[in-house]
Amino acid sequence: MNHLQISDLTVAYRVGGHTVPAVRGVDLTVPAGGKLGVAGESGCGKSTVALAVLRLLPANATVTGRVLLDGEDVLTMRWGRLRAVRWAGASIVFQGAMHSLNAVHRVGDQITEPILLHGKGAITPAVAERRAGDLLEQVGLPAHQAAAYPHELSGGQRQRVMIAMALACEPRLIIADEPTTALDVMIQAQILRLIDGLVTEHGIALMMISHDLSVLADTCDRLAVMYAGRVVEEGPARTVFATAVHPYAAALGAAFPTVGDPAARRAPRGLAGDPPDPAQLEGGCSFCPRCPRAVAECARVDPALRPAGPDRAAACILVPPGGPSPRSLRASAAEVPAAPEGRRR
Ligand SMILES: Nc1ncnc2c1ncn2[C@@H]1O[C@H](COP(=O)(O)OP(=O)(O)OP(=O)(O)O)[C@@H](O)[C@H]1O
Repeated sequence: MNHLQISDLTVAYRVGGHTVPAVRGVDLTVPAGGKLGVAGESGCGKSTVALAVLRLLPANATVTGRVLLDGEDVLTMRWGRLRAVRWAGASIVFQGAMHSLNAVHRVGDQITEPILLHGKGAITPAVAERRAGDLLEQVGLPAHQAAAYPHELSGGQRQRVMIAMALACEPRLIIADEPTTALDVMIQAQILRLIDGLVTEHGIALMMISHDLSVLADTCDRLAVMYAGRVVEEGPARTVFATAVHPYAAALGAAFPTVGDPAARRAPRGLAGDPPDPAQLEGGCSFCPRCPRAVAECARVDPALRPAGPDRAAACILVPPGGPSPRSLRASAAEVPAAPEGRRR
């Protein structure tokens, strides 16, 4: 059964007299215990999708579509139910834990609070405190650090506390939105391994958001690549990373060093140009102005996501329905244009 099923999700923000179409008809699925990576450059709508899943969007957002969590539509459920679902159905780990933790409360109290409010069964304060200690140990912190205030912890330790909070009510889905952005490289790897290990151990479904395709390919089973508010390619994570069929997904993959097979190693290459301003989208494929393979028709046709092989989908008129041949995939990998100096991501 699918734990999360997002269908035709559209989110537009009102800014002044304008509308910013941040997410445009997105379909995504995370099966129970599955791991979906959502990738794309800054501004493509990844966080907006995450916030929509828990109905945490700001007041200037208008949402349409369906977000089913265990078959219940989050977008239409009553507030009382939504509060319970936000902890026990799905919880979220944001980037930058310092902004998400309350500076004036001890971290232990911040973990026990949701356990007392939404935990399963009859929970006394003593039980909640013990559970908070257990959770801190699960994320690699000593239980006595429950007494610490956020400013007494390092960035990595604070992010571990956020993960403990996300686990507090035994959710069936964790959304990790760029969970390592503010951390140094060594700590990033530890936190990613921690999240991966915990969701695997507890059978929790994961939706991990990152601009880094290589991290997602390492952690997730499936990968969705977004561009200008749309999913442009979706499929098995390692396949999409290694041999993307959509020119944008291929370019994004080429912007990172390859992992694994030394024979397949290549130097990372940047992608020229910038994503479009969502408020200024024109007709045709939104990647067309940056696409090395664009033909005249691309400026006119805005392609829908369609099958591109047995287990993947892509939104590009140049991708045949059965998927491209291995030969054309190799050729297209060589086409990714280098970004001019100073514009590398
Ligand atoms: N509260 C808001 N009001 C108006 N526009 C917004 C708001 N939040 C996001 N946007 C716009 O919506 C679009 C998508 O933003 P979003 O944050 O979802 O992208 P993202 O892919 O998560 O980017 P990043 O990786 O930088 O977080 C962007 O154009 C952004 O400027």
